[in-house]
Amino acid sequence: MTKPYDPEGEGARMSFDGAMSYGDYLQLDKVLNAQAPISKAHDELLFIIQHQTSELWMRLAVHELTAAREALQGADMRPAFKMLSRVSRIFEQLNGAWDVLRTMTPSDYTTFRSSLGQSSGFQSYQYRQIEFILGNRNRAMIRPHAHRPDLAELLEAELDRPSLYDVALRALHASIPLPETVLRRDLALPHADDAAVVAAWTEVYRHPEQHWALYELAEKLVDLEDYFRRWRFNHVTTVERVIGFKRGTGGTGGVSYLKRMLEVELFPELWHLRTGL
Ligand code: HEM
Ligand SMILES: N[C@@H](CC(=O)c1ccccc1NC=O)C(=O)O
Repeated sequence: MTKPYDPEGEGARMSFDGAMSYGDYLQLDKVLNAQAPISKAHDELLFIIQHQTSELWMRLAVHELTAAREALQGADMRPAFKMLSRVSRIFEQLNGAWDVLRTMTPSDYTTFRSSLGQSSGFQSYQYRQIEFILGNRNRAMIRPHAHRPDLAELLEAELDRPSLYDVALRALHASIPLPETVLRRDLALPHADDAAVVAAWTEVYRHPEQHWALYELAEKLVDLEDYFRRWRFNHVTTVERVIGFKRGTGGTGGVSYLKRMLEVELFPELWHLRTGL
């Protein structure tokens, strides 16, 4: 008989009296005590954890997107590419997570849906912040946060800043001049599709070797929007599977609202240029 493995013999620390442990560093008491199902339904814990983990990944996405936007304003765009790639991977992670939630049937969900009251993902301020950073801006979406002035202000502040795409267009302008109307748009509104911007991106895609950094930036953005679209599609499909065409707890039409959001184009010219190449 071999002796059972003794971690202490190898030097593993066993006493954490007064020293920072794994759980201390990660504040696991707070994180793992933040799941409080309000019904007796078996699946409510899945529902809570699915949303809490999504919010954690969204927190990282906001962090990366904010830093990427700043990096794109500097002389060297390359550090931003790494951050944008990471955000795409975060969305891939969120997309994979739907497979777990899909194990919840309509029969399971109806056992606790009424406990949710009028709460809904529609009121996720981090999701709205991501949409605003990316450029899908609509001041009306701040209204559900009026009862939390700190969050309403955070979102309002985002509408005063250029979006990630605005910053990308300014970088494009440094090589291929764009109209003033594009560069001086009302930041609180979504960017409107513009023929001169399509022409400028077309130039980049026709001569990638001359505009390599812009070409790479464009593809990073397309990648990000691609993954984001998949998130929207997975969401609406899961919703239809679980609640059919019922109205949402947030008060929208439910699937009809989410289908409308599938039409959003974050970086329209990057998609439109492809037809003309
Ligand atoms: C069974 C699972 C789910 C159902 C039935 C569901 C249902 C809905 C519905 C009906 C809406 C429209 C707003 C309303 O409530 O009226 C909505 C919006 C939303 N949900 Fe979910 N959802 C589910 C899971 C999730 C998950 C896992 C997340 C991840 C955080 C999420 C995040 C969101 C967000 C961010 C919105 C706002 C979308 C937008 O404004 O474009 N949902 N959901
Ligand atoms: N809107 C969902 C409820 C819902 O999914 C939800 C409720 C509370 C917290 C997050 C949620 N997730 C996404 O909307 C519904 O209508 O059933």
